[in-house]
Amino acid sequence: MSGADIREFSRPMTGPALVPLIDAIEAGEKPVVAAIEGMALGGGLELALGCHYRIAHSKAQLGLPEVTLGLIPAAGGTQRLPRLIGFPAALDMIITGRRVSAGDALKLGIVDQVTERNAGEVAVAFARSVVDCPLVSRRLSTWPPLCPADLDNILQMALARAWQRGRGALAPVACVQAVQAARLPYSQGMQQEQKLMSMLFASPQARALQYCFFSQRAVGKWSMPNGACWDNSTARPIRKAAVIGLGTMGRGIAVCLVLAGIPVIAMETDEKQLEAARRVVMALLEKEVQKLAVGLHLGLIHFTLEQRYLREVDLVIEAVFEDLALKKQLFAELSSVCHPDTLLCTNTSQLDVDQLATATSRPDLVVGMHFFAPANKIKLLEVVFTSRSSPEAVATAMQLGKWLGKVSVAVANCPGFVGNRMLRPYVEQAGFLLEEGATPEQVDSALEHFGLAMGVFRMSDLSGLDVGWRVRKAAGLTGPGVPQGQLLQTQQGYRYSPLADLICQKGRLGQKTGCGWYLYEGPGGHMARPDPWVHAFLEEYRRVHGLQPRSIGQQEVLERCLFALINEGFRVLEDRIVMDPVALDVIYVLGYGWPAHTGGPMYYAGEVGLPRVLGRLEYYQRVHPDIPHLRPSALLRQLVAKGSPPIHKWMWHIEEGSSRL
Ligand SMILES: CCCCCCCCCCCCCC(=O)CC(=O)SCCNC(=O)CCNC(=O)[C@H](O)C(C)(C)COP(=O)(O)OP(=O)(O)OC[C@H]1O[C@@H](n2cnc3c(N)ncnc32)[C@H](O)[C@@H]1OP(=O)(O)O
Ligand SMILES: NC(=O)C1=CN([C@@H]2O[C@H](COP(=O)(O)OP(=O)(O)OC[C@H]3O[C@@H](n4cnc5c(N)ncnc54)[C@H](O)[C@@H]3O)[C@@H](O)[C@H]2O)C=CC1
Repeated sequence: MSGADIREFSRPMTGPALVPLIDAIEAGEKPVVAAIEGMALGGGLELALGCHYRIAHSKAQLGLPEVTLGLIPAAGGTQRLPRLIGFPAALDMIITGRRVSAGDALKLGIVDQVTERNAGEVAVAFARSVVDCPLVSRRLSTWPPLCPADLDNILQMALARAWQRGRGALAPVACVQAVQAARLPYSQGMQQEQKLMSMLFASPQARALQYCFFSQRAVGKWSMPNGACWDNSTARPIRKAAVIGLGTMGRGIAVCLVLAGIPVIAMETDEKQLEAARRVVMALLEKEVQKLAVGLHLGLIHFTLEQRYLREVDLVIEAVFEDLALKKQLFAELSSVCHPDTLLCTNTSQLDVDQLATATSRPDLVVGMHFFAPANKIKLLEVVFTSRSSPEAVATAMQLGKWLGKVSVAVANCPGFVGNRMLRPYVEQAGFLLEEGATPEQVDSALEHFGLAMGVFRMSDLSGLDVGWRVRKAAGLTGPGVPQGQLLQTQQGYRYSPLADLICQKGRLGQKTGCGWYLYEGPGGHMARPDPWVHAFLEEYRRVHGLQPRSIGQQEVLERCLFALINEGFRVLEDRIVMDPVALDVIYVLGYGWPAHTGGPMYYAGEVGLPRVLGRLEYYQRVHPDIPHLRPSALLRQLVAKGSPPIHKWMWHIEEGSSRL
């Protein structure tokens, strides 16, 4: 039982109320034993907690995930669980919403017995054995709260953690407040639980998080402009895969494949690189084995320099340097080495997948599988299809992503695909704001206050500033042969900020070199500190270019950066790079640290109001006519003209034939 039907939350509810039902079961005179197979989540676990005994199958999972939907467990979960397992463990489960295995549930004391057999049959036998036992001590609501001496401290720390993890989300904080009320007699605690639930239930954050829940499932029902889709295309089985290039990304991808039980051929260019990769990959795998307490066959991965092993694989994921010529050459080689049916996938973050497909003997079997760093942690996968990708190839990549535990989103090929394409105007605005008077920490603090996991400059330092530098060089925007612009730098006719290039020229590439937009403890350090050098550098830059610095408020930072990103999102929709705006929201929430409690950038635009987004873009465009990314997209204008329809109707307003495919 995975809890309430979440769809019901936006409709009038019918049927008996859960709280009195659970109370009645608990108060009953006959012993009630919960037999748990599969999932006991949310209301499912709350129901089980109202039973007098709980027997779980060893594969069962238990949890109170309401916080991920912007809610609290409000059918007594916040009152019974702390009584059963104590405040610290209950707080941890309720604030994070994480699931625990049956084995861990037994250790915590949530279940009375774990079985390998049919839980229902075991529960019936168990019920017979306790039929005459008194039930008084089995009613959790009557238990006195287990208050340790340092409970105040525990609650304070939990509150601090909820604020920090929540990044502006209300539900984690309300979870702590509800659990705190478990110190009170049960009936008073329940009143508090209901009060907090009423506050959250109809909140915009809960609506946004529930939208995220369904969006992450909706993207699994992918379709392509040619009519191929999830239910008319068959995925191939992947019995063995290869990863070529074991740098930052390749290592993480190899780990994902092994954890999913897929045998992997892992390839590098030379013995030294191979050995370095082997050490890191094996260490990551051993850590996972310990953490998950699972048996994993570490022999599933074979490190090699020899291409002949590629003959046996069903799918290759290429993760070599971001260099089109290198990748094309590799894809041509793969065509002759691999079996003709082998799928060839690239992890490129922005190169033209069509061009790579052209370099092979099988363009229909070429797709992008764009993982996000760290690949073994981030749940997002962009599956990039070209005009020639076969439905089978797309279905296989989508299915493989799911098997690896990712949420896969199918997107059409275009520069930067979806995520990085929308990121460009956002990063660009941040650079302009520095020119106009802001500091990196002012910009980042506004964005992090909004709820982004990391501000733009901290994120750039983490990824490495050389990544974008290489892209800009390849695009002809900077580099030795490119003439410098005039007063305010212009390139290719538009405003261009060379600040990031200048920073790179100084050897400041971010965390890896110990400095970038911030200063770190040393190369590879993580603690970002404001850097007086950067401040002086910005002042000097403005002086040389005659720029009068001005004070820039939080609102302008948010509007310039976020609305520019959203505007590009509308252009992505116009180009039909995806079939539905929910895809953009899923990509940003899962891949770029966008706060889930705002739903994602496109949902957020709808909440702010499309007329407001349009109005502010028009305003900034008047002030900065030389920044094309601030020019409102045609689709945004059209939607506003049509009275701002809800997000699920946006695609109806795109003219036929606007697809780039
Ligand atoms: C104004 C005054 C108001 C006053 C207060 C009102 C008080 C109201 C009191 C209400 C008290 C109710 C308490 C309660 O019961 C709270 C809850 O239980 S909230 C729900 C908690 N449960 C969850 O969050 C579980 C969500 N589901 C999952 O985590 C996964 O789906 C699951 C692990 C169960 C299965 O995963 P998987 O096998 O990977 O399948 P999918 O995820 O793809 O799901 C398949 C399919 O099922 C749909 N679905 C799953 N769970 C739910 C659900 N709980 N409700 C509705 N639909 C669900 C999912 O969307 C998929 O559908 P498709 O159409 O196939 O995409
Ligand atoms: N680093 C990131 O955050 C992300 C990178 N990507 C993309 O993933 C790809 C790899 O990026 P990183 O892992 O960051 O690069 P990296 O520089 O860390 O690793 C690349 C690896 O490829 C190896 N290599 C080069 N040529 C090879 C060949 N012919 N055969 C076998 N191995 C070869 C190199 O020795 C190196 O170890 C790029 O296309 C990049 O754009 C995609 C998403 C995120």
